Amino acid sequence: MTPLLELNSLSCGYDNAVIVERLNFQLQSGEIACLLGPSGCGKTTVLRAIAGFNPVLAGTILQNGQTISTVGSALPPEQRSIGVVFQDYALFPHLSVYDNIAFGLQKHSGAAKRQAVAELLKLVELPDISARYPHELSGGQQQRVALARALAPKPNLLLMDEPFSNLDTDLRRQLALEVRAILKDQGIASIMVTHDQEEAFAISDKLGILAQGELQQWGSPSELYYQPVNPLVAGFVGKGELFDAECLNETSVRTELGTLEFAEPFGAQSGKRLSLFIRPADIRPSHDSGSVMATVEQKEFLGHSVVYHLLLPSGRRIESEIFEPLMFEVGSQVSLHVAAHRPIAFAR
Ligand SMILES: Nc1ncnc2c1ncn2[C@@H]1O[C@H](COP(=O)(O)OP(=O)(O)OP(=O)(O)O)[C@@H](O)[C@H]1O
Repeated sequence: MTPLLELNSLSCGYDNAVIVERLNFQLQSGEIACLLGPSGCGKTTVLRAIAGFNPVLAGTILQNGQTISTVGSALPPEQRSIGVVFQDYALFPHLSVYDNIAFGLQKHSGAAKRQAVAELLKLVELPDISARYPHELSGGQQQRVALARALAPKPNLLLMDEPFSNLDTDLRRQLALEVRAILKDQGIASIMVTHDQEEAFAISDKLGILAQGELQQWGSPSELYYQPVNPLVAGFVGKGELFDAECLNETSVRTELGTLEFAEPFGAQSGKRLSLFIRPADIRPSHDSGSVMATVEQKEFLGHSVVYHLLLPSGRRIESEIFEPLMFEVGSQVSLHVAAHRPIAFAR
């Protein structure tokens, strides 16, 4: 199937300053993707290149198999069937909600335009506010209007740059799920830029980790979580720490956490040195005998979980997060069990 969007060895940036290089990914029709990465890594720059606002410095962008950007030639943004929602909503302050949304419906006649705006307002669950102005709306309402305006011309692809970053945590989670439902309902593909890993996991079919000027990995959220290609990706999609490990056989290793046995083999020979990435949720304190003893230095009760700050015999401090009301006192000795079924191991 021809992808809706295809980036081939794309380099993009500003005035010949290359910000992102050798970018390759494909997006199928109706798929929702997120670009996640540290501040300044070039996420917005990539969106702007896809939208046609920035030139490409090498490589190509194809939409439905047609080249829309290559070095020295680019289809104008308005001919791309790509909608854009920016972080600051960018609503026109002097236009009502109705006129903001109708702005994207220049080709519609009066009655068709009124009907389309009404349908869009219903879609974003704001049926009664068409006469209001942007300053009379909450942040969440403004964001819904911005979404309705971007959806009005029925784009094939919607680009969203940190669309929920001005909203509080509960609202952004709720709106992210609503937006996902709307995009799926309308069959519109999307690429969203975010800093927020949980939001990216909640909304996306595909996730790309952009860092150090390159796309580190592109795949489903679970692929990135369970099979990260490098420690950078592993650290971006969830908390965790690297531990030096020496393979004792196919399934066991020696580490600062003691000798660990895993259910699945590492594919590495005895004596081989690896880095293991272990998440706090995979380290479980108990009173039974475990792989190593540790001292509880602090505990944080977070409601749904408890995070223990533990001191290992090696002097290293680590965290363990458990989701049951198991209580260990600060200052007590606990033994640790590492429970990762499938180890995340990197060659050293
Ligand atoms: N108009 C511009 N001209 C030159 N350099 C720019 C311009 N806009 C951004 N940059 C630079 O490009 C790099 C990437 O910026 P970009 O906004 O794409 O990052 P980002 O990953 O979206 O960051 P954030 O998460 O903080 O929004 C930064 O070093 C930035 O300073």
